[in-house]
Amino acid sequence: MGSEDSPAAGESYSKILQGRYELGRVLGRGGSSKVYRARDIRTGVSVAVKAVRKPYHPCSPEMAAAARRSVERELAALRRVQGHPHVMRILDVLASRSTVYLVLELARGGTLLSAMDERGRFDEPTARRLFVQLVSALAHVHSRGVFHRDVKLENLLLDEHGDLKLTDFGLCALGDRHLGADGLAATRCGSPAYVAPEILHKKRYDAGKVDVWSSGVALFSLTAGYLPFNDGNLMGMYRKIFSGRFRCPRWFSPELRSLIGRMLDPNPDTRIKIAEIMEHPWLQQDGTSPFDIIRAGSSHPRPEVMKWEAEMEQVRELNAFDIIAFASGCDLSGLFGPLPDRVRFAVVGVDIGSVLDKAEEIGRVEGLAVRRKEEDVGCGGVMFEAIGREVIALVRASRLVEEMVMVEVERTSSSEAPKLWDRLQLGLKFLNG
Ligand SMILES: Nc1ncnc2c1ncn2[C@@H]1O[C@H](COP(=O)(O)OP(=O)(O)OP(=O)(O)O)[C@@H](O)[C@H]1O
Repeated sequence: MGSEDSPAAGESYSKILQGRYELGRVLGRGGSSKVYRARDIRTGVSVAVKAVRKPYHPCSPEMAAAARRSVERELAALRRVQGHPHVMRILDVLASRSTVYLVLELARGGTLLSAMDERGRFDEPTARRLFVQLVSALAHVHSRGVFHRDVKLENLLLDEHGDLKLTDFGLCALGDRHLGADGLAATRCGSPAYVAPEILHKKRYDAGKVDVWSSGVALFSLTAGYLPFNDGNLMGMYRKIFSGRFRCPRWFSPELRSLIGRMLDPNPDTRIKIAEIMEHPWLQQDGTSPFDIIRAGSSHPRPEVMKWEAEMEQVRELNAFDIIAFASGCDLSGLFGPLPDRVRFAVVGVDIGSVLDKAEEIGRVEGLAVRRKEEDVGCGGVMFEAIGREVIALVRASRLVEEMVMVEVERTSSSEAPKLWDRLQLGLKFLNG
């Protein structure tokens, strides 16, 4: 996780996101998002906040649905692959009516593409270290049934130690839901220079082999300083990719040439597999596999990583429901572990109206002013105000599935109406007996 930063560390923060994150400068932009440097107000930790506007296509519900699926996919995929030192960690998710905010660990070293802009190319030992981290991350995500499908230097970030973080799962194929009965994907995706020939053939393809190809393009680019397949126009570039013809620069070692040749094999059936890459001579040093070092490192996680992984277990339990809550546009903050002043629980056999009625009743008994928040489809809230109209607590309710409501109780002050907190939790948890 990031280290603690003070705002005085040369960063100015202009906007506060939902009372929790101060947003600073824009770190990058993607096709669908803006990524900000930010600071967690509670902990002082620097993070990155990826703001993805919820799709609004009044004339094309299909486009809106497709764009929304892409955000949901990224979220679901990121959750599924958490727990690896070289996969970008997701720390929190927030949503407003128009935007979803993914809070990510901050990669202070920027992208590998920007690092290339600065240094031209990487020497083989440095490239080998980064490539080992990439292959280890891919082996991990593939083992969780997730295929990235958009590996490129722009999606490989560096942390403050110069270690790699695989990110941007927006295009990924999720094993069980996006593959056909034969286990092959059919959607065209990826960036032109990194696209595998079988995708250009518009055939069904094995998404794992596509990740190997694009990692081969990334490895070539890292060590050569330019792309293996390039041309002034797109069709010319595609022709080169089809043929699989490229020239290695003279400074490549024979082992590196061999590995890249096996990765950029236009025939997916004979292309090297992830497990074979791990055994390739270019990656073996002093008879020790560098992957053993990564495995050993990740099997003894630091305490904060263990805490994080325990929290992720809770998230996994909520998985089936939180995507539904996300789709209805509710705030999902707090999903990532309990916060001292916020609790979440599900109530079965009730509707949102009865949760909110009960919350209002409890608030009035405590002598508080009670106000309903504007209601959304499948989502509503109640605010409790003390004398002087300070909001001291909130209850939010969102429908998960028929007859099941997710309730979130939050207190913003513990000095006013001290019994309210317990009464709300008890009263709402046991609403139906
Ligand atoms: N965790 C992070 N830490 C630092 N910078 C980041 C982080 N995540 C993203 N960025 C920056 O923001 C840029 C855009 O992020 P990202 O690629 O995730 O967006 P996207 O909308 O998914 O892009 P694409 O159009 O490639 O799908 C990155 O290239 C990088 O410069």
